[in-house]
Amino acid sequence: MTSPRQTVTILGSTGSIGVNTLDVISRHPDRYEVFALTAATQVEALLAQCQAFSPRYAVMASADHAGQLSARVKEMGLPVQVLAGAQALCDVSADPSVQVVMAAIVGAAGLAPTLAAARAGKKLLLANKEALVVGGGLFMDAVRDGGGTLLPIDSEHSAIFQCLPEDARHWPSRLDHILLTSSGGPFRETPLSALPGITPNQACAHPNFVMGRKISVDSATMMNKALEVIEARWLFDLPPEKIKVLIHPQQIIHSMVQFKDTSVLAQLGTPDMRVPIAYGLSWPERMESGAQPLDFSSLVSMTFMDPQRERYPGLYLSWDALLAPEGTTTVLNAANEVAVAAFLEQRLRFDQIHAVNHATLTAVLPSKPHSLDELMAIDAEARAMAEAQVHRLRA
Ligand SMILES: NC(=O)C1=CN([C@@H]2O[C@H](COP(=O)(O)OP(=O)(O)OC[C@H]3O[C@@H](n4cnc5c(N)ncnc54)[C@H](OP(=O)(O)O)[C@@H]3O)[C@@H](O)[C@H]2O)C=CC1
Ligand SMILES: CC(=O)[C@@H](O)[C@H](O)COP(=O)(O)O
Ligand SMILES: [Mn+2]
Repeated sequence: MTSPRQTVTILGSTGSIGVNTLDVISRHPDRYEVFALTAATQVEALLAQCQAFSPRYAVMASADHAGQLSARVKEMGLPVQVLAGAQALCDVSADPSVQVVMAAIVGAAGLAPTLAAARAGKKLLLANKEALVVGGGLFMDAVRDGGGTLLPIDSEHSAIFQCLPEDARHWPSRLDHILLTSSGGPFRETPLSALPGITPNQACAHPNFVMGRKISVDSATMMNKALEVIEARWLFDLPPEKIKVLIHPQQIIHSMVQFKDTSVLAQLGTPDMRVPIAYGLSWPERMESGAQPLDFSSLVSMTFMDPQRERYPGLYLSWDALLAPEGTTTVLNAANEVAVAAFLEQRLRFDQIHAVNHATLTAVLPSKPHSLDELMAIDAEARAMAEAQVHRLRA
């Protein structure tokens, strides 16, 4: 007897992770069927995905975009129900018919539907690192109480997960520390004096991955790695001092674990997000991802270096924020989202992203949040302060 296919909701299906997820799913039509797809602005892209994957639901973040999609769906005679808004995103994440949720909305906007999936006990594939940076302990409580499975999709965290013993109870006694690797971004060798003149398109030209614009800017400042340090703290229940960062420009090693006897395990592969996505979907099994295998004989070199504080000051905010009361990582994430948006809109210089983040962390000093409402209040206060900092720097 063949087993029934797993039903999947993809939050953020029109983005880089969403498109890669659908690519992997299209290779395994016998194993997965799409239950719901969601997007914010790209109506035609979501329409094309509905045609190709026949989901039961398509959700747009706003009523206006949902209206446009609805009209196009009717024109094409597609049997998909179009929904709109924040509650609909949560509904298609928690629906009893859904088994797997890929959380691939960018930013804190993804927190509520990702939490809904966690609370409903889904197999939750987490790409949206900001949701965990914002939610922290409350997010992990929701995963535990929901009784589902949380699997990392971020390439570094998938690598670490693959290197750790399968039984998480053995992690604390065996592990010494983890090493998150980073490309160092497109400005690894750019003179520091040139950083104020960096344009959004230059910042979004990541050396190894084609990604959304927000994460691409984060990679250029290494704030992406700062968020990943915080993400690792929660995913692997590690104290901040056991999380280290190393620049590895080729991104062949996706991260490493050093054990108590100094032995190091690393996960390697070509830089292609379809590998961690396929692993998350098929875990604990393995299946074809579509990625090219590594060709060791043509690998020229693998190099490593420490990240320099003067080039990447934002990276070091992560450890500071983790040592402060828990809502501090919510403040850092909110400030960074505001600063990156301002940079992409050319209202802030590249080198001023750090200034906004640092000033916001200094001004907003939260105490540990005990509910989602308290978290959202911290997020709102930090966003207002960060916007004020953007205005101050422009003046
Ligand atoms: N790209 C990558 O390789 C990696 C990404 N990640 C993480 O995965 C997440 C997604 O990244 P990526 O795919 O690059 O981002 P993209 O910007 O490419 O895609 C974001 C997706 O979220 C949707 N979206 C944006 N804003 C909202 C909103 N307010 N409400 C609902 N939906 C929204 C977008 O819709 P629309 O396009 O229709 O506007 C799009 O589908 C991020 O958290 C990132 O850090 C982690 C590791 C690697
Ligand atoms: C593919 C992925 O997981 C990204 O987070 C990627 O690692 C970005 O690379 P850097 O942030 O190290 O440049
Ligand atoms: Mn990553």
